[in-house]
Amino acid sequence: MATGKNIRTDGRKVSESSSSELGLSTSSSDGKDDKEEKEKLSGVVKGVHAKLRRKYREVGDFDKIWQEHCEDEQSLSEYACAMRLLAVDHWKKTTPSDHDRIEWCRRTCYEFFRGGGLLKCLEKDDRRRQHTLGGATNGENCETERKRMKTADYNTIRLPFTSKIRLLDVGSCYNPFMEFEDFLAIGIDIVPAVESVFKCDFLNLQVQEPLQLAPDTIDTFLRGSLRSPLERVPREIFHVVVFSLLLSYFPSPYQRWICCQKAHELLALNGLLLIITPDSSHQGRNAAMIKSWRKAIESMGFQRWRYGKDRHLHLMAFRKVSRDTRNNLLTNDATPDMLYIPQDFNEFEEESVFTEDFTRSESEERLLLEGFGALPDGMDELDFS
Ligand SMILES: C[S@@+](CC[C@H](N)C(=O)[O-])C[C@H]1O[C@@H](n2cnc3c(N)ncnc32)[C@H](O)[C@@H]1O
Repeated sequence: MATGKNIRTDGRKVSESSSSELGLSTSSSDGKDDKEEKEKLSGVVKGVHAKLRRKYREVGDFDKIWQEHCEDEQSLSEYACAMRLLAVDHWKKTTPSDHDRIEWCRRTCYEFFRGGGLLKCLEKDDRRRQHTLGGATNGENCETERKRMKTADYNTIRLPFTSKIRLLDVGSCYNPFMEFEDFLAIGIDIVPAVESVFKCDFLNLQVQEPLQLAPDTIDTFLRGSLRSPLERVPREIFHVVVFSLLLSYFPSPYQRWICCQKAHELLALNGLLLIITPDSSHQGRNAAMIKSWRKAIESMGFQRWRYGKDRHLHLMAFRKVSRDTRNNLLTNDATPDMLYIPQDFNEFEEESVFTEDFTRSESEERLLLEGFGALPDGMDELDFS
């Protein structure tokens, strides 16, 4: 567990104390020092991932491995410091905002809830429903539908959406969403790097009965009633669940599957699951993997709303479209193995996202200047299906 010493919220001091705890130089004025520090930090992060995968390959029992991993306080504490420094002191300063994963999440939420994204989805749902019900002439069915829509249901997101966006950031580390006014952000992590993040193992988080309360009362509940270690949360309480660089942390596809299922339980109907996962290869190389993830996640009652490929990342947004997961599972024939990553099969597969820059290469800059903006930006909606 991270010690009180390195869990502080006053930005610079945390970095300095954490740097020295990891045996790093605190001066970043010199580019060489900066590069060395970055290499050391990414070494700590990649080392923890590699160790977890190696153990999983050797032992096979992910419950046992995971329990041992969570008890290794020394490694986890070092990891939390390193990850936070990497993200705040290096990536945040060098990443253009159109390549920033946190900014992508913020923008995606804004476009979905306030910028007409959800409205278009609901209109499409309506058209589909009318078609299934036999059109507007089927009076009896339409009446039933209207009654259903009128019933007070605080766990379905409807428009206009005026409240704060209740966002759960899983594997939050340093609580990057806390600074945004528009969000009521709850960060959780097995080892928080800052005080505002709740200590919680998402894999073992229990989901309770939903609260049937008005939105402002739910906000008050989230602001005042949660305590570390967080062990249970009401069902369907969040508008957004974020997995930023989380799923590839797990050595087993089954753990990734459990996380997605849990996100489904915690999201209100029409809520968004945002998944950002590293992959520094070109867009097409892992297209089969992304197609497979889509099928697996949609089988749980989601529908993909947006997809983008950045130089180092896949960025995906799924809308919760159904409360029922069983029907989808049967029809889609999906299994946890479908949530695989290249590292599951090849222990030497590089996790370049932790080593390389997010800044544009010279050729990407040239393309931008020449007017091929859509190509390197990579935030466009693309569909591999
Ligand atoms: C690679 S870091 C990503 C940090 C941050 N989300 C970002 O994008 O910079 C993965 C984080 O997930 C956390 N984590 C891993 N398994 C977890 C679990 N079961 N529950 C909560 N957090 C977890 C780790 O402690 C780590 O802070």
